[in-house]
Amino acid sequence: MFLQLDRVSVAYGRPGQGKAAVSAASLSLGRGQIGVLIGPSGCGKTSLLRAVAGLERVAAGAVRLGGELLSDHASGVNVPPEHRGIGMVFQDYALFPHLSVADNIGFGLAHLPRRERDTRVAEMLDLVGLAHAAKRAPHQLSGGQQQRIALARALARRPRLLLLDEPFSSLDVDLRERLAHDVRAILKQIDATALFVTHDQLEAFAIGDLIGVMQHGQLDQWDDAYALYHRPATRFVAGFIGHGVFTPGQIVAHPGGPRVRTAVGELADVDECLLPEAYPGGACDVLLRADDIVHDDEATVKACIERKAFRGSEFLYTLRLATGEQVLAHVPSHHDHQLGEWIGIRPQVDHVVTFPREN
Ligand SMILES: Nc1ncnc2c1ncn2[C@@H]1O[C@H](COP(=O)(O)OP(=O)(O)OP(=O)(O)O)[C@@H](O)[C@H]1O
Repeated sequence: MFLQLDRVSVAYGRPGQGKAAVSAASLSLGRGQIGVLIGPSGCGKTSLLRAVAGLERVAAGAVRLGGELLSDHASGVNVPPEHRGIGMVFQDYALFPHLSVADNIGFGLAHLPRRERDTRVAEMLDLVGLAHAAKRAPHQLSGGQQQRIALARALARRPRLLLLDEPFSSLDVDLRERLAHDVRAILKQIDATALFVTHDQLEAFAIGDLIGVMQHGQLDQWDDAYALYHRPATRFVAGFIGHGVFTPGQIVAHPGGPRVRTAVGELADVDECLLPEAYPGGACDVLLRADDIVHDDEATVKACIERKAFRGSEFLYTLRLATGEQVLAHVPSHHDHQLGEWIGIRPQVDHVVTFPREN
């Protein structure tokens, strides 16, 4: 693997005394892959990114890039940030206001002969689609364009790895997702390896080949978006990614494979269902995603609409069963039912995700 983090911990304060901001996080990225760290505020995303950059010493574990040991707690190796060959892009762009766009991009290339520097700047301007703005000042550009300049400036030095800390968070939501797609395309075009930090799921899904979900300094899962959604490793990941609820379930043996009994009905034909023996008495909590619940007038199970949120092509309904359980359902928006109305629902679950029962 090109980037390899082995059980990296980061702690602030005096050695051995500070509380760990990151505990034993392991992840790897192949050359040309894009990784994203996501999680709630204060979970340690930035600290882990800074440890990779060499801006924080690791309190345990090791960081390797292209086979080279950059940080290693055991042997005391700690390559300084400027010798790691790593570029960084931050939320606030940090462009020089008095320099033109082209001079901002060429700023870190002073060591190159003039002609080579100009060629490199022109390449970068083309790459981010801003060749027409070369002579302008940064303040004459939009936020999205300024962030492209910051990206071009970081890439101009041909870093081995690019780190981006919440690069789109000061932009409008609409622009953010679009720019995330554009930046992914730019990075893929030059086969760059990059690690992002964000707290925005749509952005993470738009940009990442691999996504890591963190909480309280732990990296719960490092996987692709599909696996995070359909095979969450922990209850936290299950709750953090997408919309869903946990509902009590009972796994029962059946000749065709195990089934799960829930208040919304029996889940049959499910992939990857554990055997009843996995939990005491087969009792578990089942993750029911909003897209696992189908509105069906013919269904025998009825649920009362407690809340509804319009999402354009669909509603996200929050429903309450007569037995008290709450479920969520995506329903096409032409089914515009009223709050308090009872509608028929049935489960349609392909991947069943279960966890030990919690009260
Ligand atoms: N320089 C520092 N000194 C002491 N504690 C710090 C320092 N930087 C971060 N922390 C603490 O480390 C923990 C992780 O912070 P970090 O900034 O890495 O989280 P984050 O997930 O990036 O958060 P956010 O999304 O809010 O930026 C937090 O408890 C934070 O208060």
